Amino acid sequence: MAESEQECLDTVVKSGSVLAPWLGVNCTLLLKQDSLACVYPEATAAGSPPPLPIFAVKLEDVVGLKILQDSPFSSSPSVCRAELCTYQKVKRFISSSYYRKFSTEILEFSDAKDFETNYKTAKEWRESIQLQCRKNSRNLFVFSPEQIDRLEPMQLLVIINPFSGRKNGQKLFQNIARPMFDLAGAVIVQEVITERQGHAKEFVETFDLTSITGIVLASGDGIVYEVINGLMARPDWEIAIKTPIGLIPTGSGNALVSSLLYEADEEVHTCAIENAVFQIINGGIKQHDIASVCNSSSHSYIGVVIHWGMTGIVDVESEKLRFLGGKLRNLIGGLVCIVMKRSYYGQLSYLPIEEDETKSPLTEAEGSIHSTNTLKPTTDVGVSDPIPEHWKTIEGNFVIFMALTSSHVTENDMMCAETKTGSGKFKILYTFDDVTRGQLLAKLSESTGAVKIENFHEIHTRAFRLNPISPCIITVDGEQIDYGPIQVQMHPGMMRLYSRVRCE
Ligand SMILES: Nc1ncnc2c1ncn2[C@@H]1O[C@H](COP(=O)(O)OP(=O)(O)OP(=O)(O)O)[C@@H](O)[C@H]1O
Repeated sequence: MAESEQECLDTVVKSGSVLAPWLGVNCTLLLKQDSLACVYPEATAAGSPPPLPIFAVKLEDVVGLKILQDSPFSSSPSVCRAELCTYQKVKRFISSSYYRKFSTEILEFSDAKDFETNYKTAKEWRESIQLQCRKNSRNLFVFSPEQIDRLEPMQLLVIINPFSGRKNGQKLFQNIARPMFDLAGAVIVQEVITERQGHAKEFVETFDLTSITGIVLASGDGIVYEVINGLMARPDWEIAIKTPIGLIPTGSGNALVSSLLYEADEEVHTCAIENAVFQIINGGIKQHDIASVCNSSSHSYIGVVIHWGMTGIVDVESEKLRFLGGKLRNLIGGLVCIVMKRSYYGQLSYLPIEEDETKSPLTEAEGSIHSTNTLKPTTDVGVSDPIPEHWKTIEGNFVIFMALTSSHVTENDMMCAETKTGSGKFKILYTFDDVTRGQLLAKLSESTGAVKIENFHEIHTRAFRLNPISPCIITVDGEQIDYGPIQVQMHPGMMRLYSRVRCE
């Protein structure tokens, strides 16, 4: 880091006196641009060497300052006690990996003789810390080109699917997520509990989006699909679809949020809910793609994955095993399908990516919020149009077909480690019937998403037609659609997601 940059980060934004009760000494609380430290007061005197902190935390790891109004354990009734809550990375003992751990530092504000003034000082500190965290998230984590003003506290619409996953989404949100949002100063403007399929879509179609800065979904991928389609169904879809969306994994698959956590180098399997909330309250905003899916009777938008063949069946049939939870449900469904190993005849025609890069109009920044294009995006080629000459076609007996927009298909299945959200293209992963059960099993049990397994083929594309000739289930973002040919096209960077992916 350049010296001037370091100096800038070292700039003190605010300082004040606090009592560190465990030491029983008055010390100085120093809020710097990227950290918060508590130091002995003599260490901050002019000419003294750099202060050795009693504690120091990076602001990127801070959740917030919790003020304990009753101060039951503080040394005097006038003292206002507060807890600085952090969620810091800790290295695992044996492996080289990290996990996050909550911890607190107790501080007492005691300069004034009355509790009210000390309470006011603590509140001012809480706001200064929150503001500096929000400023920092712009610099540390990705932001879309047209970023919203993150200096305002978050105003969130929260949609909870009580039916998702093990049907405990409401409890998980209230017990884990809500206290973190409160600590970070995020305001929950409205909380909606979905009552039926389609409710989330209908709700966001008419909700006043000007009253919020983002939408949080405590659900699986099905509600992500509903919300994307609800936003795109609005007359103001062009602005509506730019509303940042935060994802909390309370579903069974949780593919999109697992991909986001993985990209941000956060744990996917342990404390996924805490990590996902932390992405929202102390992260940035990144672009993600949506894609049009057209068949003979409908047009919808997706943001996660399309399945046909074996994985489509697992998606739908394992619904009956919902009581087992996501991991077991998908594992049993997958194993049954591997034993049966059915194949389905069909054709896949796609726009080769090298053609696309030179000719395609899709490279236009369709994601721009200031775009003057008021026509809703759809596929350039209709589902019953002839296949364009420069497209390629393959056909055969498919066992697996999946079109991915991100690395994971469920939280336990990372299909392609290098497939990133917002890449502007699909990764199509498929196998024909020459794939062996051993190879299918190897893919199912491979958790890094990086091992290349024979007979698994990959295509990168932004537009394709799937013509499934033998009948088999097709799912889009986990929802089954009418069987028949589908025409699919990517719309790069149209939606936005809260994320802690670091700035390059
Ligand atoms: N109150 C409700 N009762 C029944 N179904 C509901 C209710 N609210 C929403 N749904 C439907 O539940 C379905 C599944 O939702 P969701 O995707 O959130 O969970 P999941 O299937 O457990 O997770 P994933 O899609 O990640 O596997 C969606 O089709 C949604 O429309």
